[in-house]
Amino acid sequence: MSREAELRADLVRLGALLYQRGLAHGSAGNLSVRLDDGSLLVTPTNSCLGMLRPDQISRVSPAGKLLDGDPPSKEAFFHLAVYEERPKAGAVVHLHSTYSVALSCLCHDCAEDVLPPLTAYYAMRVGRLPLIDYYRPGDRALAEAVRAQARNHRAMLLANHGPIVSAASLEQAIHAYEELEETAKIFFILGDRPAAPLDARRVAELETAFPS
Ligand SMILES: O=C(CO)COP(=O)(O)O
Ligand SMILES: [Zn+2]
Repeated sequence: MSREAELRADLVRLGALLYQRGLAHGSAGNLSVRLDDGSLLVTPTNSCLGMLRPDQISRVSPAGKLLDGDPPSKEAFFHLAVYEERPKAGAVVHLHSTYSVALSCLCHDCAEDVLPPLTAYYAMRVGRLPLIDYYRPGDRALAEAVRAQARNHRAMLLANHGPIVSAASLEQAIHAYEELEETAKIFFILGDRPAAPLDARRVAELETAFPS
């Protein structure tokens, strides 16, 4: 099987897994992977991640032009912006999972980082989580706002919308996404009780022991 055929199969298999686990619903969310020639495989617009077909998946050029497959996600431009800013990124995951979206609807005092490092795995897989102002889905201005944060962050949260997470591979991006969703859930379970997130020294120790 070619590398591209393998990646198409991964998008179908892992999209179905996200849907079955309740992390994706309806036709919300989109996934992409970067091919060796710089083009992207991205899920088609208005598609259900639980019911993708390999031949339907869109392939777009680095400039965002459809090369083959169905019309791409309306968010293909923010996927492209993440890849442009993060040369080591091989996959981008954007979903509307419940706890992360709930977090994106709260008022936040400091938009630079909206979820504390409650656990080591959150700090290792996600790190800081900046909040990006609300934009209409598909707005090209959203892609530029994403670009500005992607330079220094592998994950970010779109206000009143949901997270974007990138990593070297699709599996790694999904692992990081799940860590974010579970940590958001823990954040709401803790509620108003005083929590003790990891301090800066412990986070720095993790960054040294497990560089991303
Ligand atoms: O999550 C989405 C918009 O933000 C879904 O859009 P698409 O169906 O165009 O991928
Ligand atoms: Zn979305």
